[in-house]
Amino acid sequence: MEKQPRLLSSQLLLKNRVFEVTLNRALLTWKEIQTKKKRVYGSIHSTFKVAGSYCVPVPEIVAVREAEADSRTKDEGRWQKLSQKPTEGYPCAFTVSYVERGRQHRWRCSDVTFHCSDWTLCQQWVQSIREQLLLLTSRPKHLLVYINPYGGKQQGKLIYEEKVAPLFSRASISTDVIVTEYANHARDHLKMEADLKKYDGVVCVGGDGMFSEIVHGLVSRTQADCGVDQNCAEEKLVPCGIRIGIIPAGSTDCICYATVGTNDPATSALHVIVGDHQPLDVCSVHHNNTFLRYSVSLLGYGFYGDVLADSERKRWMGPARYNFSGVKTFLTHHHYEGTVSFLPATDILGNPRDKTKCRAGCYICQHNGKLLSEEAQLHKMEEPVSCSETEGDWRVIRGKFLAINAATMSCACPRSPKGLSACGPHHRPHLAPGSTSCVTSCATPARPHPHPQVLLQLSILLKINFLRHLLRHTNKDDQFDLAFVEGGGARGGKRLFRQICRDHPACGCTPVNSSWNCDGEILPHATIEVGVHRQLIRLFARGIEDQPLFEDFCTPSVI
Ligand SMILES: CCCCCCCCCCCCC/C=C/[C@@H](O)[C@H](COP(=O)(O)O)NC(=O)CCCCC
Ligand SMILES: Nc1ncnc2c1ncn2[C@@H]1O[C@H](COP(=O)(O)OP(=O)(O)O)[C@@H](O)[C@H]1O
Ligand SMILES: [Ca+2]
Repeated sequence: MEKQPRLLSSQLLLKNRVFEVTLNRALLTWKEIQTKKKRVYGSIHSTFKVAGSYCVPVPEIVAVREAEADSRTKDEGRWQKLSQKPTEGYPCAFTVSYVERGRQHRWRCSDVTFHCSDWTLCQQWVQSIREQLLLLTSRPKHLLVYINPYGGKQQGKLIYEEKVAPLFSRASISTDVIVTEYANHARDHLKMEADLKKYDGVVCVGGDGMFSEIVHGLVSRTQADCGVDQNCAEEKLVPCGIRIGIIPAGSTDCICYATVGTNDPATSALHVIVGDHQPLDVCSVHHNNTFLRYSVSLLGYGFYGDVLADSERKRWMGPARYNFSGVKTFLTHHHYEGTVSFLPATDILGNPRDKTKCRAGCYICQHNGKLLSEEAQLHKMEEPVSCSETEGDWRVIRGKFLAINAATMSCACPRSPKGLSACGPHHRPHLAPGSTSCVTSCATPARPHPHPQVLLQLSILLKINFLRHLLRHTNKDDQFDLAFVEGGGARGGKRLFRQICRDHPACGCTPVNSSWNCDGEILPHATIEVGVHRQLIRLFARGIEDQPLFEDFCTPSVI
């Protein structure tokens, strides 16, 4: 790494020990200097030895402030030993707040206080660090915050006040806070009223539904401002210019979990403060050339649609409603007839079975998801295992389905830490390659055996298989190695799925439809068209970082 020129370097006291503290444009470092008596040719000499050495990247410094005046007094004795004395009556210490990494991608804000020999030096340090922080132009200064007091365990307001607001104020971020009063309050405020020029970001406190309101408000507003018609499925949408922060306070919080690696409010607040940015693909959902909704996480028909419909009636249970309805829906075992058509994402790296990991700074997400031609061959999707055909470029799957899931991100959440489309160990689909992963769970194979006993056995087998498939959501295994599960990346751009789940063919019996689960909101239409819009929005997140090996909170990095 290129060595950065020193901006400032001094010997300062930390917990009554002497440290060489250095600031350059990239790092704040402090190295302990141990004074040790040493006998040289019969006389006693003091020598200095460097012991512990720590560093914090400047972009991970949250704030710097002068420390309390009384904190220096206990160190006076030590300064006298160093033949210096702190200036009387002035604060001679400063505290640096910085990001400390913990287990499971958690971040917390820690403080380190350095004591200076005089007030002027202390001011010099505070000024220099502040100047470096001012150079970080991607940090937000003024935020618009929406709190959903109704989602999750109804703790949104408390979570914000106790865990987030103090961090924003420490980082000198000013906020305008709106506690929503009804569903779609935030969406409509953003779409029609909010003066977005005043803000560097919008933060939502709630679950995926609250995030979805923000996305709808911002995307609709941007399209209206740019004269783009959302009802036209073929239109290329204009990306939103303002970043979104998610403070998790909902029931699943999968968008936060999948983009940050944890659903911890303080961690999310710190990602906002340091000004992270993570682009995200967004699916648009249309029905008969009418815009229905946008989706960022899961579009699920069958199992997940039924779980959602049932669980909404049990909101009083809080997040546990999903477990209850999940088991109930599984036992009810509905399947639905339909047709899924999609354009396979053969030219895109990062299909659901490739071996690349999507991590912070992911190459695939940064490079348009495009592959050089020979790489395209290497990563070509596997051939379908059953019940599919082709219509030109389109792949068509007809049959009875237990579930059809289109996951635009991993959908990782505490219930499913590796995500819905987890395939190999440690693998997640990418956050913004311009495609979505479609996984169908067929209830019937291509040619069902006519004998009723065989059909019964098949049905039991499929139920066991579906349970195995669901249980794999809760761990890290490959879901695509089950014979009845089909999967693939479907490419972005124009239309991705056509005629998903067309209603029952004309065979005389009454068609029974499920509904779509669209990021946790119910879509009553069965027939939908879906298109992927690459990197339409940006979050205050950085994707999932590779985890260092440690036990507890361990930064600043020991160097
Ligand atoms: C027999 C029991 C089966 C248990 C299977 C467990 C698998 C869990 C997978 C979770 C997938 C999550 C996809 C996330 C979707 C969210 O956008 C949506 C809304 O989130 P929020 O508003 O924060 O609640 N959540 C859901 O639709 C919940 C699905 C849970 C199904 C058990
Ligand atoms: N003040 C409010 N009162 C009622 N519903 C609200 C309010 N604010 C937002 N909503 C709606 O609450 C629903 C659930 O919110 P969400 O954040 O998804 O929580 P959860 O994760 O518990 O489902 C969403 O449909 C959202 O639009
Ligand atoms: Ca919800």
